[in-house]
Amino acid sequence: MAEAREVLSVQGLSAGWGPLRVIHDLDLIVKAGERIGLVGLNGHGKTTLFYAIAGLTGWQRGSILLNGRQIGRTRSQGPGRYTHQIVRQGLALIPQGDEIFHGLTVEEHLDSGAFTPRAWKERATRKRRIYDVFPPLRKLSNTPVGRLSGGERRMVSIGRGLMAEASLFLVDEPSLGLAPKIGKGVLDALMSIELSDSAMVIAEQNIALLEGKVDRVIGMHVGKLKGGASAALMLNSNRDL
Ligand SMILES: Nc1ncnc2c1ncn2[C@@H]1O[C@H](COP(=O)(O)OP(=O)(O)OP(=O)(O)O)[C@@H](O)[C@H]1O
Repeated sequence: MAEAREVLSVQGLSAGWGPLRVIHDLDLIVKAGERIGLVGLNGHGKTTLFYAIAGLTGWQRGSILLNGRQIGRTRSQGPGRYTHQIVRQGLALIPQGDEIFHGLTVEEHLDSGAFTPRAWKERATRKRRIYDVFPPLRKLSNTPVGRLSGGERRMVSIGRGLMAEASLFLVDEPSLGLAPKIGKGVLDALMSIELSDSAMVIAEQNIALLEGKVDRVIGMHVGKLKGGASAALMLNSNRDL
């Protein structure tokens, strides 16, 4: 069988904010069809890694290939300057929390995620898929998002990201702030998504929600990655400190 293509190839990436260096000379390869868990305690750089890939950190240097095209820039780029291009090249960043407009309905939010001409044309099919992944949203499609529960709002913000025509989905702490049962439901829904030629990296502090469900778990510790089982050990040993 042919080797899966590399959706993301990060080499020698360092990134941070002002004088603060958060990511240290990091390498990461993500292949098509892979679902990867990125675990690490608060403040160890999961969000900063996602932001660096999206070109949103204060500064960064190193190589980042998305679908074989260079999207890494130099220290002087300025945050957000190239993000629109990176998104058009196939990145969907689903940030922490609920970045939603309270007056818009569920359906309007989902539509807003279909911003490329092709995604817009296919928006009805794409919305059906989101409603299959998050069934509670189907009945709420005409409800303003401000009236939804925290768990439903999280489904909307993730659903909007999934509407994009992306090959790499970076999902930042999808269970954060939700009741454990609701958080687990959101994670289970993310696991059920058919990736085919795309890939997904899910950042989570709660390793129990990922273990056995993703293809690989990678640990993040002070801006560096540690692979496989050592990720779980590292987290547990940190908890004991
Ligand atoms: N927008 C920002 N401006 C300045 N510093 C930031 C910014 N975002 C994160 N940092 C700093 O970068 C470091 C790593 O934080 P980061 O959010 O990447 O970690 P994390 O592992 O994702 O943790 P969390 O779960 O809290 O998001 C922290 O010291 C944090 O204060």
